[in-house]
Amino acid sequence: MKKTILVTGLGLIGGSVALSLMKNNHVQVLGFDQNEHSMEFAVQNGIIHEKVQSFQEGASQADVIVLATPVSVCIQLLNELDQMELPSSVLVTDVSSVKKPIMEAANHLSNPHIRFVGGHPMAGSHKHGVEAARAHLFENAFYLLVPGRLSREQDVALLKELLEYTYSYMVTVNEEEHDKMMGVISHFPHLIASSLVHQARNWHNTYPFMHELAAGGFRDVTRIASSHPSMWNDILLQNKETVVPLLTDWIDEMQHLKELLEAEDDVALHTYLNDAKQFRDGLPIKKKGAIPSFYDVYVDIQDQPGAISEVTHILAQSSISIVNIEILEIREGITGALRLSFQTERDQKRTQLVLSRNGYETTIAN
Ligand SMILES: NC(=O)C1=CN([C@@H]2O[C@H](COP(=O)(O)OP(=O)(O)OC[C@H]3O[C@@H](n4cnc5c(N)ncnc54)[C@H](O)[C@@H]3O)[C@@H](O)[C@H]2O)C=CC1
Ligand SMILES: O=C(O)C(=O)Cc1ccc(O)cc1
Repeated sequence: MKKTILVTGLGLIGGSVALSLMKNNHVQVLGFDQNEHSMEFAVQNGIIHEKVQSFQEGASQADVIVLATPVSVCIQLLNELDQMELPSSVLVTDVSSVKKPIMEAANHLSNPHIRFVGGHPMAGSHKHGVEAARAHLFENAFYLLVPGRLSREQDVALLKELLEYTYSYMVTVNEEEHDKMMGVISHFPHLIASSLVHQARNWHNTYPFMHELAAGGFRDVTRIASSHPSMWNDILLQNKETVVPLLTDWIDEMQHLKELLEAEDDVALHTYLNDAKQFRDGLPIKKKGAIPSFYDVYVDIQDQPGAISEVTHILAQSSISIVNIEILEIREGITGALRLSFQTERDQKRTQLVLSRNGYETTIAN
């Protein structure tokens, strides 16, 4: 028999989960969002089968509910669900980037019909909203599942089965380790990226031209600062228990670095930089992870009309799909670099081959 699944919060993540659920012929996907336009878009674009007019209306029909709203709204919805008269047992999951407050709320529910397994698909984008939803968003990413007081083994198994078409790697963790790890590798770096942008902004009045120079490293290290501010506001506040001590450690570390520089301690500074490089180089960047890893190829091109379209044309002729394209540096009269990103190592290698056959110089770098 078909399972009815309600996705509440039809944004980037809810829309993408819904799209992957739609690949399963044995489910009926209902959608609810407070934004009527998002629901309409989702119906028109085959992201859900049907919309419902309220969370309650959808919940009363659902076998499974996916909560894909901001973290704080997710807690409110769990409490609303607790008050509802549900006709039968319902398995609830969420997609929130922070797990402790969600699991705390879920563990306190008293409605006997609710079962709950926390979830966190670890891929995203700086975009938000249903228009940015993609069925392949979670492919090869980790999808963390967090069982709690209201989870049974068969609930975890059912979720894994239903989420099969996300093509992600399902791993079970507890909420404590989840929030600590996410704090270190995702939430805290977001704060640092934003603070670096603020620092550059403060200097912008003094050196307006600096803005033009802020390519390469600065763009790479601050990319995540372009993500959705209200979502990150919510995440940082919900995981402040982890993030505040990390900030304290960071301030101490900056103080230590300041002292090294002031003392011109080049040995200690070199060791510091080298230790960071060793650890960074050892990260599994070509495997799955929170930050979607792509296979990049850098291509030298001349500054002339049509230079980019020639490269993309060559790749199109070889049926190679480009995931992302970025002009890293292009100045009048001299060569510039294009960064092309691919989904697979095979496409990366084929790109190097076909472009070098066409006289292009290419490099692969981490
Ligand atoms: N954006 C990302 O890269 C990732 C986000 N997440 C988590 O996914 C969740 C959603 O994030 P996004 O999809 O990026 O945000 P989004 O802004 O694209 O989507 C959120 C949706 O929730 C809806 N919504 C808000 N309040 C509602 C309510 N009371 N009832 C019904 N719908 C409501 C909004 O209208 C919007 O359509 C967040 O908890 C976030 O922590 C998890 C992994 C990655
Ligand atoms: O775009 C990036 O680099 C991300 O890190 C996306 C992301 C954002 C929030 C999450 O909870 C998980 C993944």
